[in-house]
Amino acid sequence: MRILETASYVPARVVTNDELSQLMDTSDEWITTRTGIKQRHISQGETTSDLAVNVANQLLAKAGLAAEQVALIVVATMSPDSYTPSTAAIVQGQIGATKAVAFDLSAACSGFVYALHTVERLLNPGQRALVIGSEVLSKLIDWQDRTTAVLFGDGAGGVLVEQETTGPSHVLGEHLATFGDQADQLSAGQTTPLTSFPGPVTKVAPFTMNGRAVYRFATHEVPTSIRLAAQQAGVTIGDIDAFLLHQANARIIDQVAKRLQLDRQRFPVNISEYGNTSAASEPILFAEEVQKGHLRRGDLVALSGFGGGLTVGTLILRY
Ligand SMILES: O=C(O)C1CCN(c2ccc(-c3cc(CO)ccc3Cl)cn2)CC1
Repeated sequence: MRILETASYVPARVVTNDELSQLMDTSDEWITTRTGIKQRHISQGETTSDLAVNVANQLLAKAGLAAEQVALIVVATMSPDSYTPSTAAIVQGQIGATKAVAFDLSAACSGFVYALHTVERLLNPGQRALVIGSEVLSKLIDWQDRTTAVLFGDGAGGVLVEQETTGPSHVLGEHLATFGDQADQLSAGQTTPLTSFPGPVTKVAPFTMNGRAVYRFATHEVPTSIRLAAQQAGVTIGDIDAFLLHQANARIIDQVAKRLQLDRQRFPVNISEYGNTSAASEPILFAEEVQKGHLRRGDLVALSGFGGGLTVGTLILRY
């Protein structure tokens, strides 16, 4: 499988740290030093599928491809428009990809890597797919909870991929892992069953996170995941030109670079602009690095996601 095009889209409304400090007991100084976040984009009525449709249309336009030529659409999201229809099905209908099979994939901030891995296994030679990470996390945030409200933002990013008909895959190796015994360390949208019949339609609960536990999980498991994926790919981590890590926290990225004993320059960071956009963070970063000319065809790229589940995943590909 190879990457044909990349694209991203974020809502226009920017909320700065200073604006948040008017809402809750926090400060630009705390948020910036502890997370690296300066601002985030917040939807004003745009749905997760709206963001994903924008990315899908950009990808098709860049490739000069008609929607009918897409065989598969996977949307990685932890904030779907609804339980059903899937956000991917809505996208399929909106863009007119009448021949595409479409479904959502839920793996929180590892969702985009899990989706790429899944699509690589599903596509037949010559077939193309849209793989999109799209999140409207702002609808799941308790804007009075400063431990989570300052961290997250809305956005979408994606890739158009094609399964090769000849030659080896451009995906050289991967590692995926799930730690369900730590499932309760990070949750959002939790629903509760009826305790008596009949009862009210359930509401979804906001984000809760044991920040210390998730932070510790990430700094341990991400370097391990990268090493295992590189081993399977038959490359050294020194061969890898760029590490596109989930943008959860700038200090975590510093820690991962340090543990891998690699130059921090190989770990681009854009969390200051978007906050943590969960499954959308890696494709947004990917699209930006391509747009800026920092990623060139032939570069070896590692994509690593980590977060709710708890989950971690790394994919190594030749761009
Ligand atoms: O310094 C402090 O006190 C706090 C310490 C805790 N912090 C954290 C902790 C965890 C995350 C996080 C979140 C997700 C969800 O997508 C996934 C992956 C991670 Cl590693 C982000 N920030 C913020 C600063």
